[in-house]
Amino acid sequence: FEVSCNSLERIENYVNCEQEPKPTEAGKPPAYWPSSGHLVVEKLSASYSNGGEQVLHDLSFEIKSGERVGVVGRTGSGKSSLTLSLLRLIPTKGSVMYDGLATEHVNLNALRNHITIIPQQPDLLSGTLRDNLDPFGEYDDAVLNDALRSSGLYNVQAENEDERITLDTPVSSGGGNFSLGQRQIIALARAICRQSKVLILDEATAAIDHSTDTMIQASIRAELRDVTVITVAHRLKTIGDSDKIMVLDAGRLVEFDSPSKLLKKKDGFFKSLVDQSGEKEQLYLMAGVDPKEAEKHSWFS
Ligand SMILES: Nc1ncnc2c1ncn2[C@@H]1O[C@H](COP(=O)(O)OP(=O)(O)OP(=O)(O)O)[C@@H](O)[C@H]1O
Repeated sequence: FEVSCNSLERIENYVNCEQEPKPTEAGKPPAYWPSSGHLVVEKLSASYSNGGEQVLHDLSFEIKSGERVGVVGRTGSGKSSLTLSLLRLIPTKGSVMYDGLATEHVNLNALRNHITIIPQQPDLLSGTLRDNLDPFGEYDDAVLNDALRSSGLYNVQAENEDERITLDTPVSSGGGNFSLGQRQIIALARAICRQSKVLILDEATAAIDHSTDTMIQASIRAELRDVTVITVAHRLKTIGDSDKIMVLDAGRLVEFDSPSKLLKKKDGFFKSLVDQSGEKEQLYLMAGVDPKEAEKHSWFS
């Protein structure tokens, strides 16, 4: 009885859950939107409930079409909250514009169909891999197979012929028969099918091994060349060669520039994260900054 009461309590929470506004026809953007992936954010603040404590404070920045931006910052600095805000998944103030169109005027379903987010723990539906890549049956097998190949998923289990992944591979509820890294790769394949011009990737934390991480980044570089990619990174190496790095601290944007410029900034936040990381030489090289030169100019701390 007690267990059932818990269930009732949960159902009651859902029944009383505050609803998002119903998507309207008026807010439907053109099918090709956003065609360039240009993003402008002005004075963006966010909280997890209306009137709740603000977790992002007045963020303003611009990301040009096709740029690869890495978002870094300490635990709790607001990186995941930023990804949610970019899709209006939590209450926000200020404006987020993709190709000049503000998300507050866009039909929420359309917004989330056109901008792709790969969360830390992507959800999968029970069914087959095909159902997961293409739940509405919009693409033919050639496109889906190409996406699987490009995402690197075929390579994941290539060593084991018996368990070779195909479009008919069963997926259990929540994707429990795939590792977290593989689930992110499947979500990436979905993004490749959809050809979104903006991809937001919240890198899975320690649960994802380095080779899977490298594979995801390599697929993004090869397959999504003219796509704007925003990657929340827990490992600096993931985003060391991005076009720009955004550093968040306590919900505020404290740095936003190319990694090479940030690494030359005395007392910079990004520089201090890199210098403390134990991979600093490699990260300097990735950013195109010669560690020896940096040392000579006493950039190294
Ligand atoms: N579901 C939630 N409800 C209320 N507050 C939340 C929720 N999720 C996160 N927060 C708060 O928002 C702030 C920013 O958290 P967020 O998860 O965005 O940080 P993060 O930089 O992504 O951290 P991490 O590196 O640990 O993933 C923190 O103060 C956190 O406690």
